[in-house]
Amino acid sequence: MAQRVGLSDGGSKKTSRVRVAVRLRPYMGKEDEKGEGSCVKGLDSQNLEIINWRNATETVKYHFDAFHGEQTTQQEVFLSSVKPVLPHILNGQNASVFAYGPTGAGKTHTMLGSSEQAGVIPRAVREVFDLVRARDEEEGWDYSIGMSYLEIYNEKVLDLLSPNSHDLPIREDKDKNILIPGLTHTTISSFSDFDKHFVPASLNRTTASTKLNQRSSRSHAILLIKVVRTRRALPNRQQIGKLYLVDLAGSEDNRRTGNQGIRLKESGAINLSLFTLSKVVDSLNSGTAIRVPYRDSKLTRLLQDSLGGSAHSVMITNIAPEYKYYFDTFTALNFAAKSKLIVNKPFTRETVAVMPVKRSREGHEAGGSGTEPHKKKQKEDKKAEQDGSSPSTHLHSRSEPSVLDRLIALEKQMMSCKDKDRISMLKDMAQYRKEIQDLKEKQREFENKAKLLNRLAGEKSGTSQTPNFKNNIAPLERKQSTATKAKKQQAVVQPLQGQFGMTQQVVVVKKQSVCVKKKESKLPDQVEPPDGKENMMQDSWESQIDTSVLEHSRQKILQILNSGSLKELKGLQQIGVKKAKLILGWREIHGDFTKVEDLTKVEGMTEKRFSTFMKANILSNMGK
Ligand SMILES: Nc1ncnc2c1ncn2[C@@H]1O[C@H](COP(=O)(O)OP(=O)(O)OP(=O)(O)O)[C@@H](O)[C@H]1O
Repeated sequence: MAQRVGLSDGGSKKTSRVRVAVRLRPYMGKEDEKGEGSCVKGLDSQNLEIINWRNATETVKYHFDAFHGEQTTQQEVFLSSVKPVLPHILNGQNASVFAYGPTGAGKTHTMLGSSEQAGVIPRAVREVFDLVRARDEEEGWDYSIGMSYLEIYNEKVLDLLSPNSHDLPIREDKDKNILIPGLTHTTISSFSDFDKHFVPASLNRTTASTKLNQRSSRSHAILLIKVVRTRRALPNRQQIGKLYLVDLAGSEDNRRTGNQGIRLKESGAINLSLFTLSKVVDSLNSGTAIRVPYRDSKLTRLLQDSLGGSAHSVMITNIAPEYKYYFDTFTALNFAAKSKLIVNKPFTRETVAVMPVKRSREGHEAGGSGTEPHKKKQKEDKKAEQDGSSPSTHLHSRSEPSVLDRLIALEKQMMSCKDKDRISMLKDMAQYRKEIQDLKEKQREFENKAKLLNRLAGEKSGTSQTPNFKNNIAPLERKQSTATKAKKQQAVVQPLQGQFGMTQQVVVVKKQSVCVKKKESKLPDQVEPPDGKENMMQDSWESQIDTSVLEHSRQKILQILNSGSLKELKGLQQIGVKKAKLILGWREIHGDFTKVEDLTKVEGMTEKRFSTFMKANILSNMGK
């Protein structure tokens, strides 16, 4: 029976982490319609810088294991980033090389290349054959090399060597080896033998044209090269080393790809799995996660034994220099910077064959689908899905922010966190969550008080729906105006989109409902604006609202400014996607806003805009 053993030979107890290389694609004029030039610059063989999106006079610098600039050749990328991990697979260990990055940034070029510029895949396979040939005959081991090739398309595992196959299951044996029952596994005897199978299979990969890339990969392509070495002397000890060569589909922003229909659906699946990959990396990096969410996507499930586990992993992050890729590049770099922290613990997989080993030229991945343990596993998977413990049920929840939003949120965390600060960051987060919880409690208290006051006021005046304004007079009634000028200023204030967790029915409040009309205001506590300026108007309308309600609203806005995701920020009145991103950027650099007025420090947020923003949001909040 197969058994998992610790490092016995061919390895040491030291841990190995994911090596992260970044490769910058050459600048392409046709990708830069506005002629803006490049926004990324290599500094040396490990460092690069990118223009800061918030302030173009600043740059953000990144340090990686390797940086491959625009002039780097395919051979140089292979020698520096890939070749060093390959010997491990001859010793029964796993290795993986995967290309990550935005659509059109050069992943396929890096992994596959062209006939003139062969990429990592052909070079690595050739090298594996060379390594096996170079092994000393006297060593006493026989080697056999086999290949499988699959793609994950729309969360389906499809066999590229047998294109008519259907979605294949992913299983894990008791030794934590990932298996795909039914996947074609072909023994290959030479590089040309490999080529014979690989080239036609590559044509089966799903690609399509998007706005960003004429021939965009719509799936994650995973080539598995398996090296089995068998001891000649009885009892025929056997070690299996696996090499995964992965060309990931591009991370993409559908607003730019112009994806619709089927492309949009594909894109959803791509982004979901890349997002899960990011979560897995995040979880591994934190070092405290009880459960790494490998099962949340097929991609991470498959890469399970090459990420954070036993494998020697290399991630090549491909980026493009043109401005139109800026945010994708920024996100990819932050993801890559995070991945550098993963620590893998290599071990040698070894099996002892009870019977002399038979080797076939063509076969299937071990672990057929009908065996008892697999049935049991299937049941467990099903149960997890039913009782909601399956992560996939969470991922499809409609209340989840979009993938892009969450990536940006993750970025933000990583940007503000150095390795050594990770634990304290986690503590801060726990504390932070508690504070949010306390605020929510307070909010509920306020709501109850407000309801009570309104009910009392209603009992006195005969109405019951009056909001909690000073003097208990509904502004809707006292501020109604027919003046032309006032009408011009009228704006529909949309209620916040669930930002404050209110459960009451949402109502639309018209600005004029509570807007103070200069001349008509007769209330004693109302400050009349001397010249009608916006900021003076602000004082005036604010003065009509109960200070506790006002303060409560301001706190809520502050809370969203400090902890809201992109989507939540966009839910604020007067905040579009651009402004929301600027707020996120400000937070990344300066930390929390100490008071709502700090918002004026964000680019483009003038005093006047801030005033309008506050009014709209406070009124909207009250309208709920
Ligand atoms: N280092 C490079 N040198 C020269 N050309 C490159 C380089 N990297 C990428 N290219 C070219 O850029 C274009 C896009 O590259 P590629 O198709 O590899 O991107 P991709 O990241 O795989 O995109 P997708 O995710 O959409 O599949 C191709 O025409 C490719 O030949």
